[in-house]
Amino acid sequence: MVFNKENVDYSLYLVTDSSMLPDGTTLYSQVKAGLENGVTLVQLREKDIETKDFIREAVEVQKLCQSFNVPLIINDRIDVALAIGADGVHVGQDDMPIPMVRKLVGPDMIIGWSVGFRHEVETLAEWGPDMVDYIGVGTIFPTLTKKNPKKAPMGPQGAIEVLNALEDNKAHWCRTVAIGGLHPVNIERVLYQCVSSNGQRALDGISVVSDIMAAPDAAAATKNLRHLLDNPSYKFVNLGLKSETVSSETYREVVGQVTRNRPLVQHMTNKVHQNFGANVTLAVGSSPIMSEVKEEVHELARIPHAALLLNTGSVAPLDVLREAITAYNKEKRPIVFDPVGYSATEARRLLNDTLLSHGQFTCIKGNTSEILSLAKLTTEKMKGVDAFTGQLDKVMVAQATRVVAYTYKTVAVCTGEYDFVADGTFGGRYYLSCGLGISAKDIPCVAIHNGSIPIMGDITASGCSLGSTIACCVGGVAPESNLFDAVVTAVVLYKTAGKLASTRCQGNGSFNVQLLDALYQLFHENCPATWSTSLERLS
Ligand SMILES: Nc1ncnc2c1ncn2[C@@H]1O[C@H](COP(=O)(O)OP(=O)(O)OP(=O)(O)O)[C@@H](O)[C@H]1O
Ligand SMILES: Cc1ncsc1CCO
Ligand SMILES: [Mg+2]
Repeated sequence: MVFNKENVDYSLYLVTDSSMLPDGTTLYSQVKAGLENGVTLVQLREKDIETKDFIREAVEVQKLCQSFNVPLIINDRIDVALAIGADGVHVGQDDMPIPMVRKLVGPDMIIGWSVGFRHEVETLAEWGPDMVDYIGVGTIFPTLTKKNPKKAPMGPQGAIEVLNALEDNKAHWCRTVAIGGLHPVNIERVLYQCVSSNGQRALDGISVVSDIMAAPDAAAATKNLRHLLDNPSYKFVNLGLKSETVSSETYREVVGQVTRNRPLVQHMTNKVHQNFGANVTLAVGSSPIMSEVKEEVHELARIPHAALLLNTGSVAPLDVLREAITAYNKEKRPIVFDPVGYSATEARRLLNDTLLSHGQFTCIKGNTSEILSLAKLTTEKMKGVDAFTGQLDKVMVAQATRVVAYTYKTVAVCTGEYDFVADGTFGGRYYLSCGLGISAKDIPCVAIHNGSIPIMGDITASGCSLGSTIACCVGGVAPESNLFDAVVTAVVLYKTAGKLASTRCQGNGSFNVQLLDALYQLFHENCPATWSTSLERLS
């Protein structure tokens, strides 16, 4: 055995599949191209093959791996691994129990295990450091290589749960590779999002099958994957430089850019909100388009300064919503996500979770019920789309906002008498293995307040329209601007407009009209009448 198990590089783990080789290539030639261009670990996986042929192939691949100083792992066949003296074995949940595998292969061989759930991590932790060396965390996304998947795809949030379980159970020895449906379009996002909540652990690597095995040019494909791992900065949208203080200068700058650039804000939103949202968008100097048409999302996303408001209050078909997320992520244009009624019903939770795992969001905005349940700080069901009505602890709501920002690596907004805005974007940086170092409770968060304005909660879709306003601001600012500043500006101006409107209205009918007028005034005159809205930086 040439390898010290502690020093294995898990960053780019190639799992073979000889059923998908393009014409003119062989398993050997594809693995070789991978090794020449940055694959750090190889797993031989052959499902329908005679033992004699498997051994012959394994010996050939083993020689190849040895010449690159890369460990070879054998899938499932412990006998084959022992027979050829492979560097490790990988087993699934339905294969031989791990303690028996360890007994057979001895202390030095690498053992990998497929893991998808917290309880499996707990078992592994109980066994201690001498059993499992690494886990394949998955399946992350749907994949064609698993014909009959037993588990639903877990998404990045499921992988975060597994990382959290490793931290909670102090399984520090155990390395992790994400597996399942990982491709260049989503790898950066997965690496960026998948950090344990304490900030101490990120994925150690990713595992790919088809991107190399089925590639007509496996060398170029591997180089491309290697590039994503070696340049860990996810430019999902322009993140800009963080300004040290958000001030009325910042607000004026953002408003000036929005009204000059007049962003097109595509709304996929509920029927209740559509008309008011379009008027709010116009009031803040932007152009609304209400469209739920799959065929045009890509074209719209390519328009300079386009932004998407995705509000799940009443919904377009799932495939339309997913295509929209794909389009705006591809064009690196911002998406504001409003998970309306997130915990009202199981169906809503599932729909929102499905969408949240499908892409990267610039901002996630919700009311107190939505944010507390997204942060898993309450299990109480929402009453429809209403905000939480009980007594709320400011510290807890701020923490929930931070957890949501951190988990989804986004700017999170929680509305109410106090609006909280937390920045979990980390400038798009990500790290393999070691995490970000800081946890959710340490990320920047501000509280925005202008006294109690209960009438703001007494008109329908006022939260949804804050979503429109945020989308206008993140869409309208120049590429070098900071998104957190743009979101904070939207929230501050919206609160200011609410305050002005509340002093000018006679009831919730005229409040609607006054809110539009006040927004119009603030954005068009860009000389805010009253900056009584306060912004407090939380420690
Ligand atoms: N008591 C309050 N005092 C001050 N501002 C409030 C108050 N309640 C709500 N707001 C403001 O009203 C807007 C909507 O917040 P709310 O939490 O009611 O959203 P929501 O429940 O998502 O609304 P909807 O679902 O009707 O669109 C936010 O801008 C928020 O700051
Ligand atoms: C009332 C209502 N129902 C679904 S969405 C919506 C708008 C406020 O969220
Ligand atoms: Mg809402």
